[in-house]
Formats: sequence, C-alpha cells, structure tokens
Amino acid sequence: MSRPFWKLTVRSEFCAAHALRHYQGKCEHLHGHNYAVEVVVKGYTLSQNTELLMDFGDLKALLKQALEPLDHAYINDVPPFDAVNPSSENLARYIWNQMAPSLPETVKMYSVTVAEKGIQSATYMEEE
Ligand SMILES: Nc1nc2c(c(=O)[nH]1)N=C([C@H](O)[C@H](O)COP(=O)(O)OP(=O)(O)OP(=O)(O)O)CN2
Ligand SMILES: [Zn+2]
Repeated sequence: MSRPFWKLTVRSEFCAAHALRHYQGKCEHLHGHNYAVEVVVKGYTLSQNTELLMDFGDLKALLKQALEPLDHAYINDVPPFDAVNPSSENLARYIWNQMAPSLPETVKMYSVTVAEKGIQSATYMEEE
C-alpha cells in the first residue's frame, strides 16, 4: 500500500559570478548569473493543530541563510568552491548540505534545483 506524504516547495534567486575550472570554453572565464533556486522538502506527518508540514516562513529563512554567502559573491572564492568547481550541480548539493541539518525531525530534503537561466537547471537528490 502506498504511503501518503506532503512536499513543500520554496524558491529564491541570487546573483553571483563564477568561472568554471577545467572547462574548455567561454565558461572558464569570469561571468555572472541570476541564479534561480528551488528547494523541495518532504514529510509524512503534520504538526498538531496548525497541521503544517513546516512553516513556509521557516523554510524560506533556511534557504535565505544558505544563499547568503553566495549572493553578490565571486563563488570561486567562497568555501568549498575555492576547491570545488562552482557548477550548478555542486551549488545544488551545497544548498542541500547547508539546509538539511536545520530541518525539523519530521521533514527531509527532497530536491534542490539550481538554474543559471530558465532553459537549463541541475537537480540534486539523495536516494532513500
Ligand atoms: N551541467 C552543467 N553544464 C554547464 C554548467 C553547469 O553548471 N552544469 N555551467 C556552465 C556555465 O556556467 C555557463 O555559464 C552556462 O553555459 P551555457 O548555457 O552553455 O552558455 P551560454 O550562456 O552562452 O548559453 P548559450 O545557450 O550557449 O548561448 C556551462 N555548462
Ligand atoms: Zn556560468
């Protein structure tokens, strides 16, 4: 029998510059993006009385906190991107890792999607 669950989605944006290391092409040079980020969390139980998986406001605050070091930054200078390539894939994993420990016990990360522009994005997920 299938187990019902809820997903919550929040989105945000940040502006930043980066340069892809070891990249053969124009993206190896310093350039910028208006990044769009989508975070989805998942859970099986709602809080008593309020009947929320978690408050959207709290989730947005966690995402804002995760993006703060990146916004208006040269990402290559921001750890761990001083050593890890600042691809959308790695940015999505970074945001996941920043947010996951702060979620309520009953809520888990589901996916993080980072888009440099509307037509292309990278999504990070972990199999259960
Ligand atoms: N899988 C990934 N591929 C690329 C990434 C990435 O993060 N993950 N990033 C880049 C560069 O950051 C680049 O800025 C974006 O490249 P691209 O869209 O190919 O280049 P343009 O903006 O010039 O787009 P065109 O559609 O080619 O005009 C590259 N690849
Ligand atoms: Zn780029």
